[in-house]
Amino acid sequence: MATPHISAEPGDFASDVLMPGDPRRAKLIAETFFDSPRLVTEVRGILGYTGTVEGRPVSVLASGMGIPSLSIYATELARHYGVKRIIRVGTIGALQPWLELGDVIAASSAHTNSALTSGWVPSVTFSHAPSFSLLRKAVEYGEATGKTIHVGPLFTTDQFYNPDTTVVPKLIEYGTLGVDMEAAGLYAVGLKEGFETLMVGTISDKPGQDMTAAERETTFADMVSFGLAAFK
Ligand SMILES: O=P(O)(O)O[C@H]1O[C@H](CO)[C@@H](O)[C@H]1O
Ligand SMILES: O=c1cc[nH]c(=O)[nH]1
Repeated sequence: MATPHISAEPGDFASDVLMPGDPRRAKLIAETFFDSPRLVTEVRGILGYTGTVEGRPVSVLASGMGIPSLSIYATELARHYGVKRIIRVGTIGALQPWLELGDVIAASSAHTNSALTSGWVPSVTFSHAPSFSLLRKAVEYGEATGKTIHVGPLFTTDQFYNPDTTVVPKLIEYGTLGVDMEAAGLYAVGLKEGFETLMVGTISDKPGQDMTAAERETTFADMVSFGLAAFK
């Protein structure tokens, strides 16, 4: 049965789902990487497709932007469609100056200014971390292919435009690699709903530099390859 936000029928989603923020990236991923992709939901323009990759069923569903939006889709996938593993494939703003546009990052943890998990365990600051087995497989794919993946903490922010300019320098000092708006939420919802998670992302911008559309397309292919390899 459809949910308030997903019009797919039971069985329409594979148990492994890639999750970009952007619905158009979901379409591009399905058309580029999947055999026989079919559209399974498009409520609110949030596109979801299911197909196969090397014979294994896999789906892609956009999350929209920010933790509240991602939480809705990830929760409904787990509760209504039996999804067991979700890998976010998103864009990341570089925080460390040595990162280059197009670099791929796997988030081994995610700091956040979101209040999502603040009350989950009274008086405890919750940690937001991925499935070790998915992270390990992504890293092993890099080792096997010679493709570089940087592994480290991200900052998941509720504010794309944060007026507090003291936050980022401190996060940089503590070794945070980059910033996104969903990873910590995905890791938290995965724990709550009992599915495995990973965030693999591409650096799309750094101070004074932005990718061209063509660069985005080719570099996104790298992060999707890491995500699909982690599902194997
Ligand atoms: O490119 P996506 O996956 O949407 O990810 C990043 O881009 C959006 C902000 O521009 C946020 O969703 C952020 O996390
Ligand atoms: O959240 C994000 C994602 C990409 N680039 C940014 O600067 N912020």
